[in-house]
Amino acid sequence: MESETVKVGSSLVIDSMKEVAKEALIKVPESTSFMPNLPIVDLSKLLSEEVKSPELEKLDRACKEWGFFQLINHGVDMKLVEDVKRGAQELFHLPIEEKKKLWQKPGDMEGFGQMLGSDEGSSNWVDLFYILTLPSHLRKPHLFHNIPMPFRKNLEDYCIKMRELAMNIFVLIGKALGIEAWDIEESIREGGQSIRMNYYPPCPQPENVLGLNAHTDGSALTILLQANEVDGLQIDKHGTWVPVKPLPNAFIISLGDVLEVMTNGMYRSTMHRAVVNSEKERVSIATFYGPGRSGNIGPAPTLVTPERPALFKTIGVTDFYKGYLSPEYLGKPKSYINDVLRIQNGHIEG
Ligand SMILES: O=C(O)CCC(=O)C(=O)O
Ligand SMILES: [Fe+2]
Repeated sequence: MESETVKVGSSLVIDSMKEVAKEALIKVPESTSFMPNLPIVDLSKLLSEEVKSPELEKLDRACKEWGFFQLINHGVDMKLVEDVKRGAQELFHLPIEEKKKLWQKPGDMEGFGQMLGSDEGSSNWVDLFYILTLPSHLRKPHLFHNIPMPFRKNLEDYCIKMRELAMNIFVLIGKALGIEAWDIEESIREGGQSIRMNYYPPCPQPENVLGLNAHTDGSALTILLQANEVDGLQIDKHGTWVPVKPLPNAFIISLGDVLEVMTNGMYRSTMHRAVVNSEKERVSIATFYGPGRSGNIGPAPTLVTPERPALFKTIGVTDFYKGYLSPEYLGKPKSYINDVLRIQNGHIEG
């Protein structure tokens, strides 16, 4: 049972013709000139403002309308970020003998490998390196210790910074929702963090494949970092794939399915995907945050009121991921939270 919280990241991109067909209904824009832009939220402003402020309203709107935003002035040392970006790129170019030391073991999702389910004919055009990073006692020594220095050290520092950043965002999300005691903060502090580095090789026919199929993240929160200059992330905005142009020095924040449940549907996870490039490789780094294994996932009690009854059932974290990752729901965005956890008679539309 030890890896329940670690699976958050790699579970969601499994091919399924049903989903491919659904995805085909989302338009690809012919021109991006009239595209709405992903909201930009300034963390330094949020942290310096006392009460309900314009920036906090921006965060609230971004969470409600997009489930995604770019975060600027986040305070994370850019030298560290650059080192991590470079380290991730180099990791995928290690000699094969070195890579083998970091290979996935049978039945395990950690290490270098393919997306779960890809042996069943997935079209995901991506190699990944997936690793549980926190809590540190659950790290796999054979993986961590074989990450070359100085990347290992940088990654270690990065994990801590990402936890700090995630905690700040959770507190601010609580503030944006107007609740005093943000009950999820505690469970998240003890939570599970995992990192997935995605390597998308150049693809001669980029229109025929996807780097990552449309999915929502199974985390509470994901902090995304584009590691080189090549774009490819697209977000589903009311049926249109909106391409994301990351600002320099920004993180892209994605709200996951767990947060949708915890906020009682006030905020939502959003489908996204990654497209590939015909000439250039692309590397991205996703840091996933989920609750600790011993806790529960359910609507925060302060967000359940007579006017807004619980939209979702509460369930233990271990059971959540067991269900979430079962073949029935895997690769079908939001199907687990909607088909299993959603309370059918709640009178508020989800
Ligand atoms: O490569 C990207 O930009 C998206 C990655 C992603 O969505 C994920 O790893 O869950
Ligand atoms: Fe994702």
